Amino acid sequence: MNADSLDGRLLFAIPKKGRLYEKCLSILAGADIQFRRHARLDVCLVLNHPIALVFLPASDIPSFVGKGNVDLGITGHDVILESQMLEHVTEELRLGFGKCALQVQVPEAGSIKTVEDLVGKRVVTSFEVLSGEYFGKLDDIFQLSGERRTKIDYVGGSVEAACALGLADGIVDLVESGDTMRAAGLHAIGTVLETEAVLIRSRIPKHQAHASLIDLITNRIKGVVAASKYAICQYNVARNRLPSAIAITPGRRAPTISPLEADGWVAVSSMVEKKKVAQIMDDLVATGAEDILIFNLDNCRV
Ligand SMILES: Nc1ncnc2c1ncn2[C@@H]1O[C@H](COP(=O)(O)OP(=O)(O)OP(=O)(O)O)[C@@H](O)[C@H]1O
Ligand SMILES: O=P(O)(O)OC[C@H]1O[C@H](OP(=O)(O)OP(=O)(O)O)[C@H](O)[C@@H]1O
Repeated sequence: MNADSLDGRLLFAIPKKGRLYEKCLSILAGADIQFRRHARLDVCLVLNHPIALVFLPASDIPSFVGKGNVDLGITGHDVILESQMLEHVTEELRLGFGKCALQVQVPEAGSIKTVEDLVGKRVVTSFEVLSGEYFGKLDDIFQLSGERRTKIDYVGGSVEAACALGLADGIVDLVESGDTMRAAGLHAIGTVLETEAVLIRSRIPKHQAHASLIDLITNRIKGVVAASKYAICQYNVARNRLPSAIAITPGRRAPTISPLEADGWVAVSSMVEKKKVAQIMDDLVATGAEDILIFNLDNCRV
């Protein structure tokens, strides 16, 4: 592939590996962005749109998009802040995956029990900007200057090993399930930020040329994300119980009510949040609803 083949194409950055990679591939499939990625090639042309996908490390995507080299990208909110690119990109959409928290962690058995105990000591992290800001504020509150301020050291990975190796009194690292932290004998004493994957677009004006294609792709991805969050709940209920059933399943706009052949009964169909499905079904049964069915959505526009 030569540079000419990218001419006029919207460039869309996707994490090339790691935690976000597989989910990004299902988002692309759900948005019908078709491509064939050749081994070892990090740029590939989309077959059914004037788009080229650029596979990059998640942490590099904010600056590529922020500086306008790439028009659109998927990455973590955490790395956007860490690379200080928040004001150079627009976060179009939260994607509902890659959810985790950047947390301050210390040895469970040690003497440090609070974030304040860690102030002025040694912290190791891959997020030196965010950790520097976080502990900088605490250093100011404690009026620490020079050598007495909290020392933040960067490592590229395996951050959780730093305390056991004697490099740090505490670390700042991402926590999802907490398994890594617990396995390293650490526990969290503070949260720097909560994060999830986001769709970002460049604020550089030259890329307004692609505005309508960006809107189309954004709307398609919105549909894929909504489909993963919602399900359809369908049930039958006696008409005199309808008000209390509707209160349980109000839908996004309103539920669809259809008459049943059985006298005094109606069928209700409504969008519900997937994570609330079990509680909704319990509440519907309690209100007298019957034949309750839940359907997953493949895709939607809401
Ligand atoms: N345990 C996790 N659970 C959920 N999301 C995570 C988790 N760890 C990281 N992420 C998200 O995924 C992004 C990329 O992290 P990941 O560790 O997969 O990167 P990577 O490309 O493998 O980089 P590196 O080589 O630096 O580890 C993070 O910035 C964060 O937004
Ligand atoms: O709370 P948990 O569910 O255990 O997840 C947290 C771990 O996930 C991330 O690392 P990852 O596994 O992506 O590998 P890395 O250290 O190579 O970045 C993060 O840096 C933690 O080590």
